[in-house]
Amino acid sequence: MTGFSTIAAFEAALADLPAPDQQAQAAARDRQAQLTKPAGSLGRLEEIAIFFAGWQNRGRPTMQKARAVVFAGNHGVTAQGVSAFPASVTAQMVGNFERGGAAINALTRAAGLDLRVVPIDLDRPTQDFSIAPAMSADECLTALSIGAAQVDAGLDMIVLGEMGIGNSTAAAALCARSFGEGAAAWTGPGTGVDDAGVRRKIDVIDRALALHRAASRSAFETLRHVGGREIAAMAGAMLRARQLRVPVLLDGFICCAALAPLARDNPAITDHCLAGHCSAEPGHARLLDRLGLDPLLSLNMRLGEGSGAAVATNIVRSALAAHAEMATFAEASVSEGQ
Ligand SMILES: O=C(O)c1ccc[n+]([C@@H]2O[C@H](COP(=O)([O-])O)[C@@H](O)[C@H]2O)c1
Ligand SMILES: Cc1cc2nc[nH]c2cc1C
Repeated sequence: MTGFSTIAAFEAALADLPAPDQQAQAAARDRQAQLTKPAGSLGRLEEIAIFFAGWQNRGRPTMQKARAVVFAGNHGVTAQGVSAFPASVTAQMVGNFERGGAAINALTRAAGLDLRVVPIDLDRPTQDFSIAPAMSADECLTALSIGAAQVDAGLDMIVLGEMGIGNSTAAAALCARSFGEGAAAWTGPGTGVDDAGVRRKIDVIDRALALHRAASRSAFETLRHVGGREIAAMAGAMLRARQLRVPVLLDGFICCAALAPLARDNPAITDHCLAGHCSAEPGHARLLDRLGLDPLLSLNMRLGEGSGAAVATNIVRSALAAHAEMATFAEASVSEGQ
């Protein structure tokens, strides 16, 4: 059973998260100390190699089977005028992904990632969450399970991305519901709405938070009330990846917002996740801080699709290449320091 067929199964999985292999981490740390460089001189690259060793259960982690999955969903909240683009762009961009013409196609090719595109019920948008819960419990469980099914045991890493016009409003609502601070702290221009558009988004989210005030703040109920199908699918993939000990490379604001409700219930959920980048969407830096994640890159990107994580994959590849291929002091007959 790969999916989450009941709320209880989802909650049990979130409550029981496996830890990284400490022996493999120790072996990788030991190897780093023997490689021909001053201790610590590869900085964050050293930590990345040790992180992957722990989750892959091997002292020399690999990056041969790496997958990117882009989930797409449509949002009823677009009826409130929250995006600079029409909702029809979600399906049009899925067509572009399938033909290979989007940024994520180029960036996954450049990063050596297999790309999968998973549109979820695009002709059935979620409910407008400012007037009703976005999804029924069954719809939310289905989306979680669609995400979980994209993760296979033995993957070296998975990159998660999304496409969904209107989903920066859902992401901000997920963050506000999970971490508080009010809608304004999490709301930004998304695809590029102006200041009046941002104020409209904040108002929509405030109304939604008030409407759903009495609902449980559990990860499941927050995803169901103010999330979306592609967002729940990313959350399901993150949790399934953890069960299978597959490391996750996170993308931008919306991708990380899928993690927010899970982290509220169990903060350890972030342990197998690396933040690929910090997006230009203003809430992302705040969210990464709340999640305790330090982004690998900050390139002023705000595209989504998994694009920032795809670029960061090249950093991960560099870290693992140095770790696996460098000579030790003994092998190279280089004198060690004190
Ligand atoms: O990844 C990000 O940080 C990011 C920031 C802003 C916008 N996006 C993308 O833009 C879409 C959401 O923006 P919007 O304005 O329609 O809510 C969705 O398809 C996301 O992939 C993504
Ligand atoms: C063109 C376009 C491409 C995207 N990719 C992710 N979100 C997007 C939003 C738009 C509008």
